[in-house]
Amino acid sequence: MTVSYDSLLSCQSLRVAIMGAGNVGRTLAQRIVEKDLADVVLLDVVEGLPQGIALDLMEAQGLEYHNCEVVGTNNYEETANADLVVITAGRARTPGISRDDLLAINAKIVADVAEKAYKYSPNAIFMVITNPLDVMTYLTRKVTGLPPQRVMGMAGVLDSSRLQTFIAMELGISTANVTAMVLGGHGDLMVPLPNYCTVNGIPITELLDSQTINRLMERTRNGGAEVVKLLKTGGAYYAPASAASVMIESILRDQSRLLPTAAYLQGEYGLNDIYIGVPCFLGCRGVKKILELKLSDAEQEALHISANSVRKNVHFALESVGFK
Ligand SMILES: NC(=O)C1=CN([C@@H]2O[C@H](COP(=O)(O)OP(=O)(O)OC[C@H]3O[C@@H](n4cnc5c(N)ncnc54)[C@H](O)[C@@H]3O)[C@@H](O)[C@H]2O)C=CC1
Ligand SMILES: CC(=O)C(=O)O
Repeated sequence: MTVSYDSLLSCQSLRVAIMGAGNVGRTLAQRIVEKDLADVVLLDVVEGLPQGIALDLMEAQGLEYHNCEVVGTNNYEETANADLVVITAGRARTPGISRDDLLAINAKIVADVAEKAYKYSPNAIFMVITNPLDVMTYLTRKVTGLPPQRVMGMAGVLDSSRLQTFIAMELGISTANVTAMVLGGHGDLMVPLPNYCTVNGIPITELLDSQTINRLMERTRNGGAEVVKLLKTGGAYYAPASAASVMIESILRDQSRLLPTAAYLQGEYGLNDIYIGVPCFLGCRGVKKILELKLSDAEQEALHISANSVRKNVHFALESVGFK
């Protein structure tokens, strides 16, 4: 009897292209294949890097019992026909590089990566992770010209997960009991919503005093910086990769989970022509629906202050890559 071994291999029909094989990109690749979500193509400018990471991940395939393939490349053609493109390519902040310098550097990288990725995967949904997140997501949509539902940014799930963790740690309970919601831009001006944070449905405002809640919200705002200070050589990547993988799972499996996502606003929350974190149902079409929560006056004002800061940086980023 002859057997065609090709026919015995599982055929994964879904494909995620991850641009940037650094800490976030490679950890996300690991999360995706270990959840059996999709095949992954990892692309980076550094020769050998994505190929090495891909080989290493493939050598764990038999131990982790998944059927997804990982390929590493420096060539955009190999990323073709992705269902989802994730952009993690870029620089992280280091001593001597100002925020403005970083904005200009990453704007150039993201504009270039988005344009090339779109050329080979014009039907993909795009998810941006590179910082400054809300600005890079706006830029990606501008460069690709895609409908807004198909371009989104990851940050709110991470920020909410950090707040969820800090609430659970404070109360000495499992995070499984806790839900948390953080909206707004990914930065110092993010907007945690204590009224939408619960322990099995009980608002945290009934379990913690306002001073404690304020302390946990402040720690969340500084969540990224706290990890950088400890690591010294880079930023967080385990929780960011987990956050992105939850969004990706909701999209690829059409779960319509409600997740805080940097989405394009067209009047929602009184904001127009801007990407910022708001609760969205994510599914096979990308952002299926933006949910407009009832906010207090102070929360609404905080969201607008956060949006103004994003808007200023959007203008700067667009100019730095030659958009009028
Ligand atoms: N949105 C969020 O919540 C989060 C955002 N980030 C951001 O994600 C980005 C990546 O972070 P890490 O993976 O930790 O950084 P990293 O430095 O480990 O990886 C970045 C990778 O991008 C690659 N790269 C640079 N230019 C490229 C280009 N033109 N084409 C393809 N690849 C290119 C680099 O070679 C490097 O391998 C940073 O901007 C970081 O600030 C990180 C964590 C959370
Ligand atoms: C790097 C980053 O954006 C974060 O850890 O929140």
